[in-house]
Amino acid sequence: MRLDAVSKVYGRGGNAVAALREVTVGLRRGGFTAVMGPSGSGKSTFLQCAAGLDTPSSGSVRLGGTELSGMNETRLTELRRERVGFVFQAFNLVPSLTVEQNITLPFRLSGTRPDRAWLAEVIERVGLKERIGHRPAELSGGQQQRVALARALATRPEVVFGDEPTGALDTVTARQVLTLLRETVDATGQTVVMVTHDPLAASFADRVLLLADGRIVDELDEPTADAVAARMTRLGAWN
Ligand SMILES: Nc1ncnc2c1ncn2[C@@H]1O[C@H](COP(=O)(O)OP(=O)(O)OP(=O)(O)O)[C@@H](O)[C@H]1O
Repeated sequence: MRLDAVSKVYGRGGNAVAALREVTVGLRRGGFTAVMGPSGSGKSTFLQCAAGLDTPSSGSVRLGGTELSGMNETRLTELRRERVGFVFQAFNLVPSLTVEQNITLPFRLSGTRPDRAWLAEVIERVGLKERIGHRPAELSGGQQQRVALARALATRPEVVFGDEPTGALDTVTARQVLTLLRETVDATGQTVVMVTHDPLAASFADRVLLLADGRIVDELDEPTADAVAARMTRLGAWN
């Protein structure tokens, strides 16, 4: 996917905040990109605009051959349902539904039929086969996030977006979820874009984009946690 000169301004007049300033970047299909930067640098705004959850003030966002800017809300909803998946820090599972019902919820909402073979593969991959009848409250945080990941993958989206998907997990559990994201990219060629504060999480990506004050100010390929931490320190991210 591709963003061209994407700007986002919140508010008006004296209260206007420029959250993104002419961001141009290509996100390779089948790539795993981490987005980092100081608090308030525009990471969430970047993700929301790229995913069609929010509309840029100007500029163009393209997914495959589809231009998102100018789409009406109905078409954006369709696109979000069919072509992108989301994983959030706070899992966002429905407590009253079982694991299986949570994973198949996107199909119930859109009135479409799941590809059963793919669904079985996804459930197998996230290691939840034995937990399929359980409810979220009966699962650990890491297991809940794996349900959320399975739900995001169930529709076979082109891109999976993660907003701090490991933010609420301990190191060991976070590593399991990150490994799953890595495997998703490697095994299925799906694209993953993830916002994170954690250099170790970012080291699972192929590329790290560093945002500061609404601009991409740096980029790292094949990042190691140490290299990412050094760049973040240089940005003053942790002052
Ligand atoms: N709905 C909004 N209305 C007004 N300003 C907003 C809104 N959302 C974000 N902003 C502002 O836009 C800028 C970028 O915010 P954003 O949430 O994208 O940053 P971030 O890098 O994700 O931050 P954090 O790491 O703290 O979550 C900030 O200055 C923020 O205060």
